[in-house]
Amino acid sequence: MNPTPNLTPDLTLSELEAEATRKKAAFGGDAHIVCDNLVRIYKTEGVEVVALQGLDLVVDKGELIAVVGASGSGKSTLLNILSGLDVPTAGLARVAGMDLLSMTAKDRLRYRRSVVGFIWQQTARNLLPYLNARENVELPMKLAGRARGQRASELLDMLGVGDCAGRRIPEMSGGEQQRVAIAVALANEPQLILADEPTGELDSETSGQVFDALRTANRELGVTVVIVTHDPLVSEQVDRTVGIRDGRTSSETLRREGAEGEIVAEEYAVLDRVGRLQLPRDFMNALNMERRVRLELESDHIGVWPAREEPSDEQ
Ligand SMILES: Nc1ncnc2c1ncn2[C@@H]1O[C@H](COP(=O)(O)OP(=O)(O)OP(=O)(O)O)[C@@H](O)[C@H]1O
Repeated sequence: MNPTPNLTPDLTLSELEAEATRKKAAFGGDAHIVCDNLVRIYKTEGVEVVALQGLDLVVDKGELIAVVGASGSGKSTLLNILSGLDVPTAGLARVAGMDLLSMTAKDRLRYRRSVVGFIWQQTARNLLPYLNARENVELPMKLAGRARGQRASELLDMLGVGDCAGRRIPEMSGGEQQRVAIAVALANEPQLILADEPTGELDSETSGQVFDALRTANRELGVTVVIVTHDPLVSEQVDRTVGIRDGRTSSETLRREGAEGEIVAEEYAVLDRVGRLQLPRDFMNALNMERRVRLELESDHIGVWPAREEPSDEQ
C-alpha cells in the first residue's frame, strides 16, 4: 500500500511546495478571484514603493463590483496584476483557478487572450482607429483563431451600438467607442472583464450608458466584472463597492433592495483573518484617536474608545 503523501518524511521539494500552495489556497475557497495577502513593491532608482501591502480580495463568479480609493491607493496596480500584465512581489492571486504568480509565459498569453478582457480609460488603447467597429470586435477572435460568424454583430446589438458596426472609431461618440470597447473585450468569451476608469473621460449621461452596457454584459453573459473608478455614481450602481486604502482593502459597501423596494447601502470595515481592520480616517480624526485605542467587548458589539488621558491626581 502507498504511504499517505503528507505523512511520508521524504517528500520532494516540489511536493512540499504543492502541499503549501494547496493549504494557502483555502482562503476564498474556489471563488472566481482570490487575492490573499497580495504585495507589490516597485523599485525605482533604489527607492521602494509598496503599492499593495497585503491586500485580500474575494470575488464570486458573476459578481459586478466597483473598486474605489484615493489616487495612489493601489487600484491600477491591482488591476494590472489581475489582467496578467504585472506580477505581484508576494502573496497569492488566483483567477478562474489559475495562479497568476506561477503561470508560464504560454499560459499567461492564453489567459490574456481568452480568460480576461479589459477596457481602459483611453479609447485609443482599446480600439484601432482605421478599422470599423465590427472589424475591431472581430480582431481578437481572428488572433485567437476562433470562428467569427455573427458574434461581433450580436455583441454590438446587445450593447446598444449595432448601428455603429460599419463606422470607424473617429466617427463615433466617446460613449459609443467605450461600448464598442466592451464588445471587443467580450469577443473571446472571457470569464472576467476588468475596466480601469471606463467612464473617466465621459459626461455623466454617457457614463450611464457605458455602465448599463457593463451591467448588460454581466447579466446576459454571466461574466464577472471589476470596475476601478473614482466616479461615485458608478459605485452607487453596483451591489458591492470595495474601498482600497494604502494598498489594502479597507471597506466594503453592500447594496440591497429594502422591503419597500428602496436601495439600502451599508458600509462595512473589512476585517482580515487575523482580526486587523482600518478605522476610517475621519472617524479617528473626529475623536483624536492616535496610536492606541481602548477596546471593550459588549454583548453584541465591540466598543472602540480613545486611549485614556494620563492618570489625573484625583485617584
Ligand atoms: N511602475 C511604477 N513604478 C514605481 N511606482 C509605481 C509604479 N506604478 C505605481 N507606482 C506607485 O504605487 C502606488 C500605487 O499606484 P497605483 O497606480 O496603483 O494607484 P491608483 O490607486 O491606481 O492611483 P490613481 O487613481 O491615481 O490611478 C503609488 O504610490 C504609485 O506612485
